[in-house]
Amino acid sequence: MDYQGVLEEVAAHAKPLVRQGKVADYIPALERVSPDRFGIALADINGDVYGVGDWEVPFSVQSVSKAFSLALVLAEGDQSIWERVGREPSGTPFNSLVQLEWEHGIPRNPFINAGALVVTDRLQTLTGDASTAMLDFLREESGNPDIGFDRAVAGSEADHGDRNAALAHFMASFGNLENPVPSVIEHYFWQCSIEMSCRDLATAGGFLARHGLRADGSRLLAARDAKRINAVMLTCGTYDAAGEFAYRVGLPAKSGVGGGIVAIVPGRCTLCVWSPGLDARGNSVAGAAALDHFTTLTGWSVF
Ligand SMILES: NC(=O)CC[C@H](N)C(=O)O
Repeated sequence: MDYQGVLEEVAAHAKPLVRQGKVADYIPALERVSPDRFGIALADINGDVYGVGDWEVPFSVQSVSKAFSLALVLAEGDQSIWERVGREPSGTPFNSLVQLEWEHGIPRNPFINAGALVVTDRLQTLTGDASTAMLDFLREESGNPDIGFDRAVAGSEADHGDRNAALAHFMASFGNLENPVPSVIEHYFWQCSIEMSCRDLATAGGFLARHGLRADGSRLLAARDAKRINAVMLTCGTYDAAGEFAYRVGLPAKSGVGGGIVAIVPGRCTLCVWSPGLDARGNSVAGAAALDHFTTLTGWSVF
């Protein structure tokens, strides 16, 4: 497969759509980013990486981090997380509160904000410093020691974090947090603020295409856990658009309001696309179009 040629064709198809989306502004520091950015990277299972456009420019990973924090908790050998978070699509926006009350403080899945807060809480218990553990993990898996936090974004999230704080307090009232709310939301904001490029994210997500193995053949996750993460990405990774995304693209994927989407072709490669303009559900417009075109051109989907 001529990966570079495919990526160039995908970029030519999707880049004209960048202005159709709207850059997230509910976290004011995210609004600084130009809507014209577009990058896409592909890391094959041998670790070779290909890319087009702004594929080496760091951006705010936001909720793409949720796939990695779940992986890190499962890599610690912790299955108890599944008693505290479900694995059903929510059908509601990523920061919605409505289901939590009648579902007794158990979030529908780990990829909406409520679920990710529970995962962060567990990671905090397991490591004593959830955000540093995540940063170290992402540096290691991407092979890029220069990855860091964006202090301005983390601060901006905290300044406008009432909704996440409300989710965390509400879950705490049901006894579904182990650590104090201020500490859980602080680590969650720092994790979301991590800056990575498409190259970094495609490389770091390689273990999900390799059934849990790192590029050097060592095992990060049980194959069963890699399968489970991919399954939850497919059904819940793009929030209340997961059905539409599976219909169009047919790959496990995790999006973030920074405009990044990581998608997995199990047994073949990991993709990351970035374009900051979002649709109404918080997914990158040009990013989803790029992945749609990629699976059309290659015929590679999980179906
Ligand atoms: N969907 C997202 O990327 C949301 C992440 C963002 N940090 C928030 O908590 O609102």
